[in-house]
Amino acid sequence: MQPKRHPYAIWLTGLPSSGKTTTALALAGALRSEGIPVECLDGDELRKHIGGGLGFSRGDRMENVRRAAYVSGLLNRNQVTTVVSMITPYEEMREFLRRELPHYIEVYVECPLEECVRRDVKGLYAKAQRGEIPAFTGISDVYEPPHRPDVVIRTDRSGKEDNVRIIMDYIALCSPSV
Ligand SMILES: Nc1ncnc2c1ncn2[C@@H]1O[C@H](COP(=O)(O)OS(=O)(=O)O)[C@@H](OP(=O)(O)O)[C@H]1O
Ligand SMILES: Nc1ncnc2c1ncn2[C@@H]1O[C@H](COP(=O)(O)OP(=O)(O)O)[C@@H](O)[C@H]1O
Repeated sequence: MQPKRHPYAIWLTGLPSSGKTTTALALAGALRSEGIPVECLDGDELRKHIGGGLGFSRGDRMENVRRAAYVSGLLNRNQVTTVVSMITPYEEMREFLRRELPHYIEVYVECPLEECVRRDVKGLYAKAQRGEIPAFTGISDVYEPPHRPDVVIRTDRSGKEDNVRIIMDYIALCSPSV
């Protein structure tokens, strides 16, 4: 019999272009291949569908994360593990998540700002540096590094598959065997 696992909320936090989405998709694939029901909740997608009226002020980001936590909680309650990829830039948000979500796993997707700027997947760092996007995380808005992440991955130093393995190993450690 397979060991019983909790439905986790695996929350990937990090700078834009740090590798949250890339890692989340690979992680979800690895979880599915072990027969674990999983949904990905990505910041961009959530903003498109349930982010009505929200921008990038501190209050709006807090509300954005609160909405994502609500959706994650509904899924978790129904035995679906969630892999959430959102910048989640403030420690206050992450403290909220730890209180709110029973099986919250915080993954710090760490990558030096210079490397994120070099990657600039959506061209937004360049725009922010030209002053065309106000309050852009890493340039004109703060990213507070997590105080007590459960897992840290370095996407400039290790590849996607190795990082997925690190996270999977942590989940296996947390999972009670029955
Ligand atoms: N001002 C500003 N600051 C930061 N990010 C910005 C901004 N404007 C647009 N974007 C793009 O929005 C994407 C989703 O952000 P999130 O919802 O994850 O942000 S937050 O958690 O609410 O802070 C985020 O996606 P990722 O690059 O995948 O992190 C950004 O590309
Ligand atoms: N080890 C790695 N893990 C994740 N992404 C990586 C890695 N090495 C290079 N990359 C690249 O970095 C970029 C990260 O983009 P993305 O996953 O969209 O970041 P975010 O969701 O944090 O904005 C992608 O182009 C990806 O191919």
